[in-house]
Amino acid sequence: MRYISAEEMGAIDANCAYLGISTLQLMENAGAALANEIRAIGGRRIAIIAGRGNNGGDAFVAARHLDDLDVTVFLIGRARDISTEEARRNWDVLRRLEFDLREIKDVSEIDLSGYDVVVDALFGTGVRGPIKGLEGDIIDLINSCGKHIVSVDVPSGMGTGKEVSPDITVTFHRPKIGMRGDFRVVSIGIPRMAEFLVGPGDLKLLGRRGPESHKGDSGRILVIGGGPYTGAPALSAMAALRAGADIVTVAAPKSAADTISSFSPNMIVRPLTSDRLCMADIDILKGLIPRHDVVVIGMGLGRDEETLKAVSQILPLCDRVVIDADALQPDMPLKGIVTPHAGEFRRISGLDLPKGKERIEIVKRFAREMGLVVLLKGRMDIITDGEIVRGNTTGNPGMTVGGTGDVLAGITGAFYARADALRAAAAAAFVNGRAGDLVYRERDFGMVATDLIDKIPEAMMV
Ligand SMILES: NC(=O)C1=CN([C@@H]2O[C@H](COP(=O)(O)OP(=O)(O)OC[C@H]3O[C@@H](n4cnc5c(N)ncnc54)[C@H](O)[C@@H]3O)[C@@H](O)[C@H]2O)[C@@H](O)CC1
Ligand SMILES: [K+]
Repeated sequence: MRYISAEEMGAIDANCAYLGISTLQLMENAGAALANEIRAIGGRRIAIIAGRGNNGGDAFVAARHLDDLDVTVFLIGRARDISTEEARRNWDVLRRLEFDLREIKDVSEIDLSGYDVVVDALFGTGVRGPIKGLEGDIIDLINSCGKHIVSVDVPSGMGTGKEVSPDITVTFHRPKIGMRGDFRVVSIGIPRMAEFLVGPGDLKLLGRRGPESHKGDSGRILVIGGGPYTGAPALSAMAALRAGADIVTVAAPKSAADTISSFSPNMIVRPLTSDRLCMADIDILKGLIPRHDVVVIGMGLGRDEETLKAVSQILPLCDRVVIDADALQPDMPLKGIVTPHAGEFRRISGLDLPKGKERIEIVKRFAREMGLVVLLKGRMDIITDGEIVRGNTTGNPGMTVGGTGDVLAGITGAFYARADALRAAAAAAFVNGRAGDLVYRERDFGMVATDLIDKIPEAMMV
């Protein structure tokens, strides 16, 4: 079974809430499963050592399910400092039910000698930074109590340098990266589809603008597009800006450059040599590419033989690249992220795409064989790196209007500056579709691609 990180679990949790499975429901399932595991150990006197977050909340639920045993709950800190509403709600229920609850200010207030089982619910995946003071003393107390120790979700303090060494960890949904010792994975009612579908939680996995971020830290994007068409690269550039890129440069054939720079003063336009991307442009691009984090290439280029030859020379020069539209041709040295619709996928793979499960397998195999991340656009977008597959169902029929693919490519480029290719492509598919859904509500089929761009910031509010 795949191990996941604490941050991935946080993303799954947020996606569950987006789908309508509340954290409180997950906590109830977690606490009930935890109670079953504690009961199976045997013993009557249970000491629950609880922190002030949802890890403690799980143990409060378990206490309620173990009311036939002799349970004491030691809350480390004060009840009024319980940091989440779900944990607080379950604490209040125990208080109303007259459970044996203690608020601990000093480790000397706890004597574990009379108990059979000690439940470690101090910290789960929400632990941050070094553990010191009272919490540090509590971890030492647990480790030295000589009782059967059950850790909730993860050993408290895991990875901080001061952690509980339990006899067993009861972990929720999937094993967590970094766990040591025995563990049992218990289901808490998260359906596989809730992991498969992309949601707002995936935006949390994008790198954040650090507080110390300087201009350009959140991404320098180079859009290489335009020629016979001028709007497409401008749409990608504006979308990248709205999706949080700091600097966007558009390298476009001279003929298109003027129109593009009239589109918006927010982007830097670098005119190339002619009216089509051509071999003579390579030297200019050799100077531009290393000065950007991500290249987004293809939109509006046209399919001239020389243009495509130039593209095939440019791609190997790129580190992170999003390849879209006219650049998606057979025999192109594809790399990075490709964003085809079904027709373009057929062009680059020679494969027709049936519906359903088989479709996913074909795209997954192609991505694995080519070493690409494929974002296959469709009613359900399929995003895969050949190992992991995600699906995105945001978006609507109004988005068949021209330019929405250019917007998606721009968002993907902006996110690729902040996260790995798979995470960037998945989050971009979600945001693009969600922006389209926000517009659709107001404009129905009257939607145009620039409406989508305006809605990107709102679509990113998780
Ligand atoms: N995310 C989910 O889907 C679910 C999470 N659940 C539980 O929720 C846990 C995560 O809960 P939370 O994110 O609320 O956080 P935790 O309960 O893991 O711990 C964070 C709490 O400890 C405090 N804290 C953090 N670092 C500290 C430090 N270094 N020194 C002192 N205090 C510190 C925080 O202020 C907060 O009160 C999971 O491990 C799991 O047990 C479950 O309810 C099941 C569902
Ligand atoms: K724990």
